[in-house]
Amino acid sequence: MMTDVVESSGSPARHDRPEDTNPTGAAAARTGTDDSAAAERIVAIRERIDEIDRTIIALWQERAALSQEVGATRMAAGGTRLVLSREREILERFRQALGADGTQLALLLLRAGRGPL
Ligand SMILES: O=C(O)C(=O)C[C@]1(C(=O)O)C=C[C@@H](O)C=C1
Repeated sequence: MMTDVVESSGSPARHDRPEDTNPTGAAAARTGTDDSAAAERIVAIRERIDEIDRTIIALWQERAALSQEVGATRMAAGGTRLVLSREREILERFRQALGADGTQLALLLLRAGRGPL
């Protein structure tokens, strides 16, 4: 029988799983499965994911600080707050590498450095 489950994204998804085989143990609470081999692998992968997330956060903060320094340096020298040609170059780099999500990511990166438009 089909059962509704709410996945971690918060969106409901449907799975062909009888209610009495839903994972319910302690491992399942942490990893989403009662299968110990799968749970062990998931925990190991999550360690690397957490490491990557910490690196992304540190790089995000470093980039924002550098971007603010560029803006302050330019404005102190009588220049403009923004350089739109440079922003277009960055948006294109991210779009080429990551597609539409890359464009969104680049917009957030640029906003973090120079503030909202
Ligand atoms: O490269 C610059 O000139 C910057 O000011 C940095 C930066 C960026 O965050 O990459 C920020 C604002 C500019 O409009 C363009 C790029």
